[in-house]
Amino acid sequence: MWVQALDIILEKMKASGFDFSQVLALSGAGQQHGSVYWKSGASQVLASLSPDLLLHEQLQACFSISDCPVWMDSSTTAQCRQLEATVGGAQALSCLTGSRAYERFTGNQIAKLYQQNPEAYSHTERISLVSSFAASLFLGSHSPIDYSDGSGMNLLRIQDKIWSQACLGACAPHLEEKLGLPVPSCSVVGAISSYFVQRYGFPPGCKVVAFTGDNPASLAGMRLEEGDIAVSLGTSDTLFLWLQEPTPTLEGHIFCNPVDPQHYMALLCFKNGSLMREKIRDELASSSWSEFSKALQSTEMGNSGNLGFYFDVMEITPEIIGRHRFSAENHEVSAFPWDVEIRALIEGQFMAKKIHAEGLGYRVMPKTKILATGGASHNRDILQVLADVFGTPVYVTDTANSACVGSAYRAFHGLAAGTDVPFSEVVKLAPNPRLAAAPTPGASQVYEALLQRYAMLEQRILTQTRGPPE
Ligand SMILES: Nc1ncnc2c1ncn2[C@@H]1O[C@H](COP(=O)(O)OP(=O)(O)O)[C@@H](O)[C@H]1O
Ligand SMILES: O=C(CO)[C@@H](O)[C@H](O)COP(=O)(O)O
Repeated sequence: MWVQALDIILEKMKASGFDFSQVLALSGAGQQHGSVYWKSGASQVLASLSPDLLLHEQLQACFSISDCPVWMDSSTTAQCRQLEATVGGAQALSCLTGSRAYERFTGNQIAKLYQQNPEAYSHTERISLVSSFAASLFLGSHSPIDYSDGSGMNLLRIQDKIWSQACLGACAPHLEEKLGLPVPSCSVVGAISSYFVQRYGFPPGCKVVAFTGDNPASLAGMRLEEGDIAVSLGTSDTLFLWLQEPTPTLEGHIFCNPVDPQHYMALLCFKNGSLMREKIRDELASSSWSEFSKALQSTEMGNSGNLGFYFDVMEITPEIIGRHRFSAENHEVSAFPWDVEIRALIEGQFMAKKIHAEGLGYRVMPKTKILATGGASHNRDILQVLADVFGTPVYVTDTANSACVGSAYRAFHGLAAGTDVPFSEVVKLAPNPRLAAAPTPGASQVYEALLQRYAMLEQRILTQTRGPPE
């Protein structure tokens, strides 16, 4: 499906008259953590593709499993506990790799594949992330994994940027040779393969800059500066920050920074993002975003004290499942009027982001701005709630698809000079973000008390579901 998607995009571009000969460098991004298993012999096929055929027609037989694990998979709890036990516990693993063991992280997914399908694993010559997989198609050979997306695997030592032998050994045998050596995110990994030169007319010297994860690419696309917060409202909701010094904890992730090899980024991922908003929209707002917005416009900031938690699938941050609604008196109630429900959903999602970002040590400063991106950042009423809950102005860029823009900037950076010229210098003429929502006067007072209640109720639900903290 992914290979065919690339075929379709390139064929459409060709049909529209796009001049591929002008492309001097390219890069790209893929959803983080997902993995692709190349079968033995795939590299020969990749290196000898016929320009007369589409990629998916030639690569059908190149994969040792046909369904790639993606970031939404949460079936690897047993492998997570094994990995943590091997390296001395969850905090030790976090100090080493930037995160405690998470089910979607690729090392744990690989461990599960090895345990459940050792034959497929042994027939695998190379394991790619979604990002390095896409880069491999353009290169006509296996592309290395970049440090930033590689940090989402529970395998990379984020300080010295090499695979952890202890983690590799805990996941599966011969794993290092199947992963290849990781590279700095701004590396040029090679020139485009002759397939693309002959079929589409790319110039033969067109450089392929290492592909990275969608969130790291978004950080590049938004030209995030230290002190800013990026909030991505895509399929998942994520919140990320630029960091100089990593302080890995038991919640959230530290990744190597995709544009500055000395620095890092912190990330929180919320699984019940747009899909949860869509579900409530379909149930209560006639499947219409404009009806959904009417509910946000007709209800007051703070929702008269009503608070809600909406996690139809097991949430990542924190580990809660189910819908939980509370009245202003903290009594659990079974339903809210439709418009109160919609506000409770959006306010709850943003209060969780603020509380958990503060748990990572983040503090909103007077100069702080939020940069919003992803599909739901088109919705001004949702962004208004974001500005009010954080007490911070929210900015957007001209395209909500910042991962895509970030990939273009990264290609430009690779073309310009790789690591010698700072990324900020290369993109300094890019358009500045625009103000989309400013906090409503009085918002901070309304949310100060509510945030404390939200945190207290979140703890209450956690205690009810998994017992008191140890
Ligand atoms: N006007 C809107 N209001 C709220 N959400 C929206 C709106 N338009 C699109 N979306 C949401 O954006 C999501 C897709 O975001 P996108 O950034 O493209 O996803 P991904 O992170 O998977 O690349 C959809 O699931 C949809 O619910
Ligand atoms: O798991 C994470 C981040 O850790 C997700 O953010 C994935 O990177 C994919 O997200 P979407 O683009 O599908 O929202």
